[in-house]
Amino acid sequence: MTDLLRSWVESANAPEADFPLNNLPYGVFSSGDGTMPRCGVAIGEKIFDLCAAEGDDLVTPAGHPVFDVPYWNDFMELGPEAWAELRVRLTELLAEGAEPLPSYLVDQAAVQMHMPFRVSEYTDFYASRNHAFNVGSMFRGPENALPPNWLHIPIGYNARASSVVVSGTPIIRPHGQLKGPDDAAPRFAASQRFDIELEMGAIVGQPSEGPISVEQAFENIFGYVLLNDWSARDIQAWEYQPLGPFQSKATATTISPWIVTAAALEPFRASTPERERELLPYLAEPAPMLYDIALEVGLTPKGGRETVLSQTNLNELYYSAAQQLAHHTSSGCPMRVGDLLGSGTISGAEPHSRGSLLEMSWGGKEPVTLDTGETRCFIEDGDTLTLRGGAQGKGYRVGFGACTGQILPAREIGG
Ligand SMILES: O=C(O)/C=C/C(=O)CC(=O)CC(=O)O
Ligand SMILES: [Ca+2]
Ligand SMILES: [Mg+2]
Repeated sequence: MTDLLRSWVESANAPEADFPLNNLPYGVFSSGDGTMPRCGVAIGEKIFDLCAAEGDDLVTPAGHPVFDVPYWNDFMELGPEAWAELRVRLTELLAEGAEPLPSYLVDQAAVQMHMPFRVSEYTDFYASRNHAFNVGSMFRGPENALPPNWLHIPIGYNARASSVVVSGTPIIRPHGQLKGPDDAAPRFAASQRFDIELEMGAIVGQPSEGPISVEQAFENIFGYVLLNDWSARDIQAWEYQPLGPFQSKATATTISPWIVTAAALEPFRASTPERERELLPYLAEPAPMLYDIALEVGLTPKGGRETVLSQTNLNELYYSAAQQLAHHTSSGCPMRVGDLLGSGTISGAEPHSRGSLLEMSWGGKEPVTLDTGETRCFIEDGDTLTLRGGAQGKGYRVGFGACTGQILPAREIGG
């Protein structure tokens, strides 16, 4: 494992910093001085303004500008060679010993972050065995918990690209059709069982036509973001058979603002667990393609302080994003630059490592106690939910920043 790479940006050298020189995650920001949202790279507590740097020919990944736009799609289009070259160039420019370039730095605390890429499509998977078993037990009983296909197929559903929002966007509690098991008829009302899902989002950086191998899929993934797939459990339980989740997961999905590249995560590669059933050859992994990334969920009641509800690790997943992407293309489904793949909720085996409140409170039967003494089964209005994650290196960490959202009361529905 590599050591901390030191930078002339002092805040990047702190051992607890999310964004040391080893990381170099990509985002889109605006600085509120009338300038347009543009591309930047996080370094310590600063952002290196890539649009300005490109304007002065300090970085020139293409023959035309690609950083003066509010998304990373144009840069992703350039392909893996350009991705690697930019990383080398930025490492050189920002390293300790290089000539400091303070005029290109902006304080992260002073900017607004935007969606880092245009989401062309969004698919959500179901790759954590503990989560699938827990949810299946509650929805269908423990004997039918894990669907018969689960150990053979990375199951997913086509979700809504239009619903993906950046961290910090307020989330309005949804309305929907609700029908409890003992209700005679459904009613239309605000969800009473609104929930989070702790997930990792993988961003496809190269297009494909027709089936691709797991190895090729791994190469096509540009980077990763934390992803919270907000889920209305009462809507979900009534609507999901036989076609799967629909309105229960269409309100919003929040992603963290910084794309942590696959290159930055390279030292932290980890294997998927032992297979209980041998996978068909098209899904076999030629090398470790998961990552060792610690993850946590915090809940802050309005005006209160945060309680960490859960801690787990990405390496809990049964299928990697590369396996999911290869499977996604198996029918011939074309993939585009900016395709977003949600990993599925990540839950460990222990109660304190579960990735949703549905599991933490076991369907609302076992309330979770916050540090303030209040309890929660599901999210209440005014609560802020925050996901965090990072890979631990020797004296540094490759962090994701925060993925956060506050829940606002449901809209008034007239009539
Ligand atoms: O019907 C079920 O067993 C549950 C389905 C989901 O909750 C879909 C989903 O979003 C999966 C995930 O995030 O792991
Ligand atoms: Ca999900
Ligand atoms: Mg969603």
